[in-house]
Parts: sequence; structure tokens; C-alpha cells
Amino acid sequence: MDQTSPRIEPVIGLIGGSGLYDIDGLEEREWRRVETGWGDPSDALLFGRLAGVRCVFLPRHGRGHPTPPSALNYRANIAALKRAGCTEVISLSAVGSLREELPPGHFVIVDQFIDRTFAREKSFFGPGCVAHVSMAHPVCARLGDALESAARGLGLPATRGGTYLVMEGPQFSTRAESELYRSWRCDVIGMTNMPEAKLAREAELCYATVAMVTDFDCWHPEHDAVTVEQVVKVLSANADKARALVRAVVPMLGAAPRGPCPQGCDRALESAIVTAPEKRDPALLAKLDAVAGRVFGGAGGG
Ligand SMILES: CSC[C@H]1O[C@H](OP(=O)(O)O)[C@H](O)[C@@H]1O
Ligand SMILES: Nc1ncnc2[nH]cnc12
Repeated sequence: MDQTSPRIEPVIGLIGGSGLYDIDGLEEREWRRVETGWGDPSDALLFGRLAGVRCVFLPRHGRGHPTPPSALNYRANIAALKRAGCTEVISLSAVGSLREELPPGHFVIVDQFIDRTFAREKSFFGPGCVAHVSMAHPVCARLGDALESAARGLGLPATRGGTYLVMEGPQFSTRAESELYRSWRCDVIGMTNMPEAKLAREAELCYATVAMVTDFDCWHPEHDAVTVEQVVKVLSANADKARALVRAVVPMLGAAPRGPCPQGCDRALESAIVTAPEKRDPALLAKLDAVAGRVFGGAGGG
């Protein structure tokens, strides 16, 4: 980090997927509701510290898992984490495997996504303020590096890099779909990381995913169909490993000298907004305040 860059105190957002509804070992823990201009997030947020580093945890589907992937308010979830002060977000997600070499129990620190969802709100922007952020590199390499080295340190079975196919769900894939995604050279499949990753980019949050394999999807000759029973069997062992990974990676992220994100995640909006200032809708700008206030110079809002 160069001497002139401002030092940034990291606040680590953690989104827990299926099977991960709480995080242990947090000091000063407190569940607090956070309001956003985009509606309610899935649940209250759990604030606390791990090894002195500020963390904010959100169970993606809510505690007790009441909300399915298509009904999640992804905008409210990301806006709430941004309002809570997060600088980065680590998504911990259950996935099916599309590769023989990625068996249940394996973790994939994915670096690409293919978004096949179609029934979700995908942007904070719209009529009255148009923005086009780059998604060429959807995962923050700095976060990925830290996750990789934490996983290696713990001896977890983990692969760096891979493509996560995001399907709409909630039904699992047909065999033909599963084979199609394999022919596209996708590695894992799940239902939640889009539009989450797109919204994190719009909110200028570094984002990375630990995709935790629970099953072989239905393409595999020995796993004719995916069932929740199969998935749940693997979920709790994966969740224990994910908690260990969080305990290892958070201190690393807190200890690293912090300047601006080398990849520019924290400046993603700088050349993304195309609507002329006089054509911008003040009501939308007010709503965009927490996620994009830095570029509009505002405060408050959601
Ligand atoms: C209960 S298995 C299917 C469910 O699990 C994954 O969710 P998450 O990414 O939140 O762990 C998958 O995408 C489905 O929503
Ligand atoms: N096979 C699968 N397809 C989609 N989402 C999943 N989550 C866990 N396993 C999955």
C-alpha cells in the first residue's frame, strides 16, 4: 500500500446460505434490524467482532430458512450490509457439483458466474439513473487470495477458481439442463449468488463466494436425482468447516495493510453512471444513497 493512500478499516460482511444461520465465536454479538430503502433484508443482522475485526452476518434465507431463492430481497440484503458499514462480503453457499473431481464436502472459491435467473430484481439503478458496472471479474481477487490461503492453512479440500451456474429454482435441474451446464464447462450449480454478486458490485463492495458442495446434481451416474435429504446430510459438516474458515480468514483480512481494492471493486461506479446530472431522478438518488452515496456525495437514505 502506498503511504499516501487512506487506511481503510475493513468490516467483513458474511452471508450464510443453507445450513448457516448463525456464526459462533463473535465477541460483542448483537442482532439488529437494519432498514433500507429497498425493503426488508432476510433477517436482522448479527454484528460482532472476530479477533477484533468488525463483522456483520446475515442469514441469506433468514433464521429457520423461511425464504426461497426467488423470493429473497437481494437488493435489501446488499443495501443493509452496505448501510451496516461493510467493505466486503463473503458468500457461503451450498452448491451441487458438475464435476467428478469436486465431490460433496469440497469447497470451491469460484471466480466466475453464469446468471440464468430471470425472476429477480437485478439492479439498484433504473429509470432516472442508469448505470452499467463491469462484471468481467465478478469476484474480488484479494478476498479470493485470503480465502484460499485460509482454506489451505486449515487443510480443507478446496479449489481456487471455478464457474458457478446460477439457476432460478426452486426445483433442482433436469438431467438435460445439468448436462447442458456441464457442456458449458460450469463447475458448480446453485440458486442464489446472482443477482447478489451484481448488486455487491453496484454497491462497490468486494465480493467472493465459497461454494460448498453438497451433492453431485443429477448428471452423475451414481446420483440419479438430487434430494434435500442428500443435501442436508452434507450441509452440517460443511457448515462446521465454513465456520472454521471464517474464524481463520477474518483475522487475515483485518491484518492486511488496507488501501483501496487493487481490483477497483470499491470504485466500481466511478465510470458506470451514464445519466446526465440534470436528468437524474431525485427520488431514486435519495434511495440510492447508502449504496451509491459516495459517488453522489450524499448521506442517509437506503
Ligand atoms: C437446501 S439446498 C438448495 C439451496 O441451497 C443453496 O442456497 P445458498 O446459496 O443460500 O446456500 C441453493 O442455492 C439453494 O437455494
Ligand atoms: N444440485 C443443486 N442444484 C442447485 N442448487 C443446489 N444447492 C445445493 N445443491 C444444489
